[in-house]
Amino acid sequence: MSRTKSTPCIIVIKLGTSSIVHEETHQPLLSTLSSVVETVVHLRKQGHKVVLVSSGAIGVGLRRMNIASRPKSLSGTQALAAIGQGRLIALYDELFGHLEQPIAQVLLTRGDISDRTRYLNAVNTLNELLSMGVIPIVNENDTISVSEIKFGDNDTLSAITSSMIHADYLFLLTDVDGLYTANPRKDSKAKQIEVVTSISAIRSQGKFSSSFINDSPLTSVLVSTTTLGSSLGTGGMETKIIAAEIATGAGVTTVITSSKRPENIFAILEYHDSLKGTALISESSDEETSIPLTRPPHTVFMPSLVPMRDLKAWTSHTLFPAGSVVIDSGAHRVLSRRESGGRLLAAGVIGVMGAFASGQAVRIVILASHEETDMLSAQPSRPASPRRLSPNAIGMLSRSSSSGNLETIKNLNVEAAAPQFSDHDVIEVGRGLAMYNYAQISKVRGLNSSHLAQVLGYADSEYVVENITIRVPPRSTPEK
Ligand SMILES: N[C@@H](CCC(=O)OP(=O)(O)O)C(=O)O
Repeated sequence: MSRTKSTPCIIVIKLGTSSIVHEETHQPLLSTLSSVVETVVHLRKQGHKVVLVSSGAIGVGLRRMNIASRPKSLSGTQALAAIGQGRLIALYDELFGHLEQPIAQVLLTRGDISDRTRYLNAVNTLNELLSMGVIPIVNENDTISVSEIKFGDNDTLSAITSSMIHADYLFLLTDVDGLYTANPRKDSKAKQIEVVTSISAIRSQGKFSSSFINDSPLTSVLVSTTTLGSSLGTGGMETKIIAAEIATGAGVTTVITSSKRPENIFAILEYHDSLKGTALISESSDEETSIPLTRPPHTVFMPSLVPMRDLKAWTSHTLFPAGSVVIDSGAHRVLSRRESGGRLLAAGVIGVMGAFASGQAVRIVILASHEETDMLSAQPSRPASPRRLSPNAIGMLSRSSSSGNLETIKNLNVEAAAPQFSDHDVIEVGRGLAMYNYAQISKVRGLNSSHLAQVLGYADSEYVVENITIRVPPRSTPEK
């Protein structure tokens, strides 16, 4: 096992179901788990702080009850997760115990951390565990998770966890060693994508277009998202890319690599340290070594140079949006500039959708003609493409972190939307925190902020929505 030393940092490692239990027998994959445990303990010894996000509760529960496949019912799945989670954590405790490494179980739902105080409590607990030298093992609290409060998949949970603790790295360990141009199991010409510098992706029929640098010029390629996903887990390559989008947006370098060789994490850290020009110290000697090294197989997603502030990241990825605020194209342009501070004036509001209270998260949406929607979808620099949703799917959007969701306006209750927009699409372009409730914002839409106090009887803020993150910029505005 290569164990050269890299700069101490905070690392989140996510292990999916397919790396924890056998897909058919559901027996625990002990050799993989042991290697992961050994790797984590050695990382700790090198001075890194490590959080493990582990799936597997349902898989272990299936094995315990001798049930062949994941039940269809929610309560059946929740019961199996309750059975499996205890055994899973007991197994980790046993394996880590042999190396005298204390662990802690942290079970979260989106509902838990959508309250700011509880979110900060979870952050404090994780940080306290890390400073005590403990390995927190995080999973979704499946037993009480229903769709409204679910992360949905542990890729997303691991990205949110890494954003919560301001991790340096998120490692998504899985059954392939990176992102490929095609399914490497089916296509011998499939090439690994080494570096993703911007997740400006167009999802269509299982393909993902991404701008990336593979040593040289910026190129655009089609990337296969169909290489992953087991019958037990809920994730796949798409959820990994969504997770990478969340984590890199929060400043976390995100890596996809194989769970069969977790020890590659040492070489990957060392490799990226060397690119940053950090001196490396070999474990066996005190001599400084120069540039490595062969590149271990992995795909790295480079972090945003301007990471989202904690409050913005929390608003954008953790909260369940209670409704939507429809803005005009001028406001969309202004909000896409960093100088806007992510604050929306009433003058830029066309209308509201759904009922929300002040302090709740809202979607920021624009209205676009079908033609404009198509152009926006084809925009190469935008972070995610609009997706058409079923009429009632709008309430489910927070399960996915991807913005750019799309709906035909006639299917929605768009209060205050003018009739000329009746054949327009509604596109989610960002999220923010409402400063007033839906009725108040509807009343002051289009007004100058100096009128707020007069119309509402008070004006706590001159802005109607704050902490806005725009993830789909207008077509002609270059990304900043
Ligand atoms: N929380 C669930 C796993 C959900 C999940 O995302 O699984 P996976 O796609 O294998 O990472 C469990 O422990 O079984």
